[in-house]
Amino acid sequence: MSCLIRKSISEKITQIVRNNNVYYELETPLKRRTNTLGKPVLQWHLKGNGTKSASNLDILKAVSALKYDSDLIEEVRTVQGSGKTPDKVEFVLRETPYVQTLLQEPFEHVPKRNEHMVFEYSSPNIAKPFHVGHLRSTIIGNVLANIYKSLGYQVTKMNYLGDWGTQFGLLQIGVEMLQITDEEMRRAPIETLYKAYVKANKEALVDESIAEKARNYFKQLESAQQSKKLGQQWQKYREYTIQELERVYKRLGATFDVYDWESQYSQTHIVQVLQALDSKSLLLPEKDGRKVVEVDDRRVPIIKSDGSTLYLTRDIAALLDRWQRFQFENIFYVVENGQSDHFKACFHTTSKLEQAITMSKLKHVKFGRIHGMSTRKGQAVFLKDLLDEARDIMHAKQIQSPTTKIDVNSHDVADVLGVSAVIINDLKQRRQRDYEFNWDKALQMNGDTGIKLQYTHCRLHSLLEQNDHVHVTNENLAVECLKEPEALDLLNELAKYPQILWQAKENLEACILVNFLFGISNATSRALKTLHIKNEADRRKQQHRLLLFKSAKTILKQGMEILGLQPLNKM
Ligand SMILES: NC(=[NH2+])NCCC[C@H](N)C(=O)O
Repeated sequence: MSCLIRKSISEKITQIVRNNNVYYELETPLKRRTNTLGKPVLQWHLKGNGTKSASNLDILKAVSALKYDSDLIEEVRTVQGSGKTPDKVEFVLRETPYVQTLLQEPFEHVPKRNEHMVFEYSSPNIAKPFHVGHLRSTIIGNVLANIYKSLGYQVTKMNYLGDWGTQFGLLQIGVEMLQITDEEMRRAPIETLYKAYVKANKEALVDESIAEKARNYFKQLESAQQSKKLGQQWQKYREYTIQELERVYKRLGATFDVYDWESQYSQTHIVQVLQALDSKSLLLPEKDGRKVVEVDDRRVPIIKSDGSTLYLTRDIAALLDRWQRFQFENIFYVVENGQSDHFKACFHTTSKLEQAITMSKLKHVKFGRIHGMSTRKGQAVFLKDLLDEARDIMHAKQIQSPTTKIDVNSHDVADVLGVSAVIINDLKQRRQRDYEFNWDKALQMNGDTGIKLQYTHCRLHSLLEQNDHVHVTNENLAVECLKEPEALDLLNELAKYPQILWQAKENLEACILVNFLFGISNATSRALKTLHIKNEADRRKQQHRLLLFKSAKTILKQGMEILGLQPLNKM
């Protein structure tokens, strides 16, 4: 993915305000619209320094002191806010330079920033199937990391796979009971491990000794008494699992720089954590032999009575280790709402152990549940089945559709479409919201879906391809060539892009970018209806329109790639 974004008018205005030494910083522009005279207008809130917000009087003073480039800006005024909302500053722009700048400004590299951001997401357990929560974590985490990257941050994308805990002992019992061969495991590791897990759980229901055996197994494993052979065997299972997961990640457009395992944090690291907790007198003994820490009056277990460690203990060790490795500015854990208490305990305890890891560096990025996400035949256990189903439905639709332009014998395009639908359906909601999954809605061509974004991208691609003989350049622009409201609308939409990325980053909400792309899509369809190329006799107009559509395609493509979509040229 490239990290090009468009330098926009808003940046220019930010510069003007900075150059004027205005004490108050501009927030991202709120609105871009035309005023009653049809002139382009940008509105901004002014933000105070630090926590103090600007008073209306301050804003007035700041604005009246503003010196600006009157070739670009016609007028600067304040607009009264209502009730609690503060006043805004409005920049009335001169249309010609405004349009020219939008069309002319080169797509340039965002300056690199030094802050290192770590994103942990996906993080499934190999003992259990990849469930919908992991799907959400995968796509939300991937997009947020991509947004930060596109804004110039140093980003590490991390997956933290669950392969430790009592379940792991249970899994080993299942593998033995079913006498699973290496070949079977290599062919379908996720399914096979799941089979073993189900088997052991089922047996445990009728045979009480199994749970006990599993606990013992795990304790043995953890105290490093395991045979070398067993260790190697599990190493192999892990490798197979990653290989299989990567096939699914590839379809989802998700990538990782680092794969970590819970089992990495079983021995040396844990001992260090326990010593550190002890030396700060944070580790409290319970009567039953457990050891706990106190978090907001809750007593949270760190060590079980048999001495083995817990999920939380390993997370504390992992966080300390990540700090050593990355010296991050922030670390983001993209994990469902349900684990709030866990992360609270982890963050509180770790920041007490290492002062440099302040609470403000640690972020639990929560998200809600999806209901009803199963294949149409029944419960979806594996993510792969779900994506296959989306692909098959899209394939059937393509065979029926009169507008299909590709060879329907290939499933590749159908797969990209199905996956796009699943991703966008998820990302268009605010992440904390629970929602109901609906196959028909997700796969619609006309609603706000991934299919629509793909369709717009294909239309723009074919338009530019058909007209590649027309010379398109952004020199000698004549604004009169783009007078139509549809053209100005599309331009206005495109100009929002840098602020949209910034807002999506500030709120950690991918839906801000998704809705922006729907806006681009709609403005593009309207523009395509009125701004013809072939039937337009004026060559200059043709060129300007193509330039506009080219910008639309570039931004749409880039936005889609940030979301993990693979933009199609034909469908
Ligand atoms: N650092 C973490 N605890 N990340 C989240 C891990 C999620 C865990 N493997 C689960 O599936 O529930």
